[in-house]
Amino acid sequence: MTANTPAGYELLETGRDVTSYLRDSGLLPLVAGEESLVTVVEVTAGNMNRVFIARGPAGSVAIKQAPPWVQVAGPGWPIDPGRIASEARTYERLAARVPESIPTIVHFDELRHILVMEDLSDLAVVRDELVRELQHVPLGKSVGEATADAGAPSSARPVPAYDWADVGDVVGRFIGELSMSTSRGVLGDVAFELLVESAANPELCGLTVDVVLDEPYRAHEHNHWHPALDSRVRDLYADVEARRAVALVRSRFKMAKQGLVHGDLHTGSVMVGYRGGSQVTKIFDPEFSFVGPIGLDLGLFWANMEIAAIAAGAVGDHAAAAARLEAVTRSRAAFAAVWRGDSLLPVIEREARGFAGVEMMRRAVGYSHAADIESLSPAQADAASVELFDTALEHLRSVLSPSHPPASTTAPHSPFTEHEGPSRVTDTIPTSTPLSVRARVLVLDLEGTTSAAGFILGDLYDYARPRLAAWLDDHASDPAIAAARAQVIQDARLPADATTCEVVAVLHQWMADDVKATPLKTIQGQIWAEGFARDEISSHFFGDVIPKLRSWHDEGVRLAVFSSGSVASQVPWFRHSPDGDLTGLITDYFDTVNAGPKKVASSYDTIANALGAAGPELLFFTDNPGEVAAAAEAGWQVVAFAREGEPFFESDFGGASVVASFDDVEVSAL
Ligand SMILES: CSCCC(=O)C(=O)COP(=O)(O)O
Repeated sequence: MTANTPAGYELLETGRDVTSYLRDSGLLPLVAGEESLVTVVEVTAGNMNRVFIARGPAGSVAIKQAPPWVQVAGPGWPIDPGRIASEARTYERLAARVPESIPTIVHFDELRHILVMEDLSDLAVVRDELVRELQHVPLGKSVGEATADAGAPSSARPVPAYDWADVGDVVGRFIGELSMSTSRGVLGDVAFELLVESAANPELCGLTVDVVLDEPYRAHEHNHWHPALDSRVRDLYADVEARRAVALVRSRFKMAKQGLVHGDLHTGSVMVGYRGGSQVTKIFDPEFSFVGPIGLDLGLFWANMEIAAIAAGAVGDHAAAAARLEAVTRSRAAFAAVWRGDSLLPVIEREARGFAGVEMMRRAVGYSHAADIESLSPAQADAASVELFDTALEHLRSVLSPSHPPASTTAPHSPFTEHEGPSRVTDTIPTSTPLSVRARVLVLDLEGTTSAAGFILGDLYDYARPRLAAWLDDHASDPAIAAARAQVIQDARLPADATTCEVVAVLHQWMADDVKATPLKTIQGQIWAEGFARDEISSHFFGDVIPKLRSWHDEGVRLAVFSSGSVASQVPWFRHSPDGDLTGLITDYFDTVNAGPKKVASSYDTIANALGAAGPELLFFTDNPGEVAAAAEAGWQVVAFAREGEPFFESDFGGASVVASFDDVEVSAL
């Protein structure tokens, strides 16, 4: 144990530690007949773990150990070393599905947090080779010319001419086959839910949320950037559209459960080389794996190959840039070949672009930058960083729903230019004949149904976040705020005398996780109500909503709201719409205080009583599968909304009717 390791943790530090470990675990014969014949080198390259290669006359193996901290940061950033168990389980799952694309696992030691696996050191990390390729190519020369160039530095390893398109092909097929074989459609409901549970990876998913989806968009000690980005970063922190887009991508990361993903599939997680004269590509380091949005893996790979292309462009090697972008195109095609004909394909591809955006942005301004750009000269790195930042922003903005069109067009070099426009889930959404429903009262959910989640989680949350502490202190004598504060303390198990700062930290966490906690909603609701009254914020409705609400109201359908947002914020939300005051359309407002939780059937009974109507006379519009189930259980009619780009877009809504827009429904008065 070293000074910094927790009690009981045995860190592999020296070659002797590694050899002894192989001996004690009975693995030595894989390498040599005796310890003295073994040589060990440390080849740690990734951010998270330490890796050694042990070689001897009988062969070689890689030994990977998860330290009790983030490897690249050291003991100051502790993290559970048990994460390697999820990596081992992921390798097992991958071995069952895509064995040719991953290293063979020889041994897993859960107690020592060690994986022993096939030695891939005859291959090279793709990111390293992308960097090497540029360093060895004099300006204006192709890779082939540089390799043959007698003037090349003699110490330099010759630059192999990798076929990046082929790498893209392998990676795209890997993502496609892994995600398809672990999708609900292939596994069936029971096996899929079991996989979701067993592959859950909360700590590393949390790390991704922090480092990729949160910190780069606000002042944070982890962030750093090239000086050329100073003004852009300032603008980013205040860029409402970008924050809205990130909020959407973040909610997809947290909520979409489409299939098993690698979770960290950048160019540092792919190895390439030659075996038997053929190019070989292997994908490794799946410790971030979980069941999530499939577009994540595609987006991370695309982003990092695009970064490599930007770096190549910065040194003037346009042929290399084109070859790197070809890897994006080929990965996309190989992925699509696996998913061809599936209604989810266009969704995955569009979301992938959003994930590419956040990945590029974190490489520009976040904690961990890309060696492709950091290895350039300062002037080249400045120029490349600007291009990286601008491309990231462009990808990000593209995820906004049609009601928030992107502010700029796609860069001419981008492999995304051929990207399709909005598309629909064709198997669940009626397209031609609108659904016809009769009801006495139509009750509306807001987020994801009438209004964009990205707007609420972006604009509204951003408005509330910096105002929470002052609001709690300035309104301490308001009984609603005092009760909300006490409830936060109780729910979060804070000490009874918790400071405002401690309470606010919990509220921030709930907001980051979009927890619809009643005390949070009470406090947010008051802050927003004041913001609406001061005209500092206004509400958002999808383009299809307000005309329909007006028309149904005119035809005698009573309209009400049931939202997690407090009634105190619902009323000004309708009063301050972009289309003027809509409160004349709405007769009743319900929230989790006056009705109860939205995923519980009795809340719908409470609302039915308040409205003086029976369940079958009531109609609920919502995008949330849990709310669909609860309202249906209470005997209500329900229409589920699967709006593209919204958090529950491709969810399973049970037997409910599913539409994509208010235009797909006709409601008449009962
Ligand atoms: C009234 S605007 C704020 C809405 C809000 O805070 C919210 O959480 C919306 O959730 P919903 O139950 O409408 O999905």
